[in-house]
Amino acid sequence: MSAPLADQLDIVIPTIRNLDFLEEWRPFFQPYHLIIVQDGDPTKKIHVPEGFDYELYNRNDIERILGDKAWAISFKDSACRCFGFMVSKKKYIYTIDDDCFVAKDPSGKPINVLEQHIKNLLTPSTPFFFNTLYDPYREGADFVRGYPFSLREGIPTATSHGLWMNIPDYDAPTQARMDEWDCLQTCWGPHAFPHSIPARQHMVKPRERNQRYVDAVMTVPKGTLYPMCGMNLAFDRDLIGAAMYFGLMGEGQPIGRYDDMWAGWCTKVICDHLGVGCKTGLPYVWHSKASNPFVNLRKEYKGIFWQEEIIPFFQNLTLSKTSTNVEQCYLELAELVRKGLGHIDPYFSKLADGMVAWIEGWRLLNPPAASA
Ligand SMILES: O=c1ccn([C@@H]2O[C@H](COP(=O)(O)OP(=O)(O)O[C@H]3O[C@@H](CO)[C@H](O)[C@H]3O)[C@@H](O)[C@H]2O)c(=O)[nH]1
Ligand SMILES: [Mn+2]
Repeated sequence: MSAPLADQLDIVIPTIRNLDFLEEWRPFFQPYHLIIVQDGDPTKKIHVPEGFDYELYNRNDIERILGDKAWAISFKDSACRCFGFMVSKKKYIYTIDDDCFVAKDPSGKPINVLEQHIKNLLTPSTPFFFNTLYDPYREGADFVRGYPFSLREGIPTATSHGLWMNIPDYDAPTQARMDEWDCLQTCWGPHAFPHSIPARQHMVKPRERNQRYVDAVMTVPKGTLYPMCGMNLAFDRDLIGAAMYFGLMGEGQPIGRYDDMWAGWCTKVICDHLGVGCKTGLPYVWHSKASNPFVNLRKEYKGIFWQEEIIPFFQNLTLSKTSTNVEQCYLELAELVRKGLGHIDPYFSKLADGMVAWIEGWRLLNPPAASA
């Protein structure tokens, strides 16, 4: 089995469960180093299958390592995974959820996710002009007729966003059952959901399974945001790592499960500003979905309203020319968040503080000399 860049990539896994899913990944993941972020009760002993090379951090470790900045790492939410991005010393990160398994391509061959993510990351992105044959750097593809020659060199790729067979990354309102909607509407009243959510009978898809394998990778165009999911995601730490903060979610926060969305909005505007790219498409994982849509709906509830204001904020913001690296961009963004989103809820001022604390923690663990 090929294990590209095994000495340059860490696999980060947030977990509240057990890690038996690694058995299926053994042929692909065993050559790599794993960083496991154990969420929830730190006294619980997590079993890691034999033979994997790993380091494991629980809440006590996070407190010990980050001290007065540890509060910025979320508790009881998959957002805790970003601690793994911070402690890694490798150039590339792949992060995956513990309920994701090896998917098969249409010929029945198990998909080597790392091989595909690395291909995506090591070939340029083309965010300035859309190639109708998708990623021109894939084997068997190229730039189509009419594609400007001046743009064919592309720009470095910072992020590779992979997809999911079986259970897609739908939000809780789309995944919940009708009776769960009825229950919430009874509890929370007729204005329980924003008008922008269409009539529930057109949305609920609790039984939908993705069986469609689309053999495509594409660059997300410049100026376009996308919902980045943390379930099957790779990125270049040098190019964008300092902005891969998954926010303040879960226990003690008014919102949960918007961790990857937050990181996706932030990283995309910074990638656009710094001239690096984001790709989405292959590779697929098989998501078996261990979380409960009804519980998720409660966690996502505020985000469902807030995202209607947050997204236009990100669509309209401009970072200044003086922000020329990721850390500078991220600190500038933190202040824009404080000013531009604070009116929605005091949470956003705390989130801005969290973004600053994240950069302080990042600098602590990734001092310039070590990075160089
Ligand atoms: O409190 C928690 C909850 C979960 N985890 C770990 O995080 C990942 C994803 O969890 P889960 O499979 O329950 O969630 P999904 O709804 O299927 O996944 C999507 O929701 C995202 C938003 O939070 C997430 O990034 C998506 O991929 C698992 O490994 C859990 O063990 C946790 O650490 N703490
Ligand atoms: Mn899941």
